Amino acid sequence: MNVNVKQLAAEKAVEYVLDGMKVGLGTGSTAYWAIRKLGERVREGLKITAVATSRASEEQARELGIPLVAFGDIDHLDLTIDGADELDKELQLIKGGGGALLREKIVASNSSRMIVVADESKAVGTLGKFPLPVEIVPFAWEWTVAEIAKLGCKPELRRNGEELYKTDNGNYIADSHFEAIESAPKLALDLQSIPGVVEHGLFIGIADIAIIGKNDGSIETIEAKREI
Ligand SMILES: O=C(CO)[C@H](O)[C@H](O)COP(=O)(O)O
Repeated sequence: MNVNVKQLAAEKAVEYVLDGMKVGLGTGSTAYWAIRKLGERVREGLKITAVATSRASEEQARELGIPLVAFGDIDHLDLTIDGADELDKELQLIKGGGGALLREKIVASNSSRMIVVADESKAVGTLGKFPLPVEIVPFAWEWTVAEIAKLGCKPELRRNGEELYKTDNGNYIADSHFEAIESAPKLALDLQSIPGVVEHGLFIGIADIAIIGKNDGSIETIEAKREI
């Protein structure tokens, strides 16, 4: 069967968007389909306002006529829909393959709900095959990268052709090859304690629902178990 699994998951997630909601728009090739579908629903009369997690998503939303709002004009979001590079059964995520992890984390953390949309190749038993993106300031980046390496990985500065890749915030990304992350919460704390690290792509306790598109055309929905 020839299914666009990213589109399948993304369009399912858009069903959660209701009139009047303030929505966070993710970044990447899966979030692209969610934004496209939202544009369609806005044209059909859905009333929402949105903020975007990257210049690319902002541009797409603007072209589709999705009303964008300034961050200063709202204090929270109802729902954010975004992709992921990896997700496990506890809905711990690796994000930042598209370089937007800092903005994505700010937006998702300020949302009542985050829905992660992905194709089934992103669902893993243990996080870490995908190199963990870590956003670092350019100042003394060599030292920051050396500290990240001490956590047991091989960090590699992301490149854009000949140039070093720069995020929308003017920072570098150290793609950190761990292979297997035994404890994502511990690694998150260790990374946060390194001066020069702005943010890392581990999203823990942020995603509420995962919608996974499968190659056979089915959709799996996983809800996060939260302690009350
Ligand atoms: O975190 C991200 C961007 O920073 C993306 O959500 C992630 O890289 C998944 O992208 P795609 O949907 O293109 O596979």
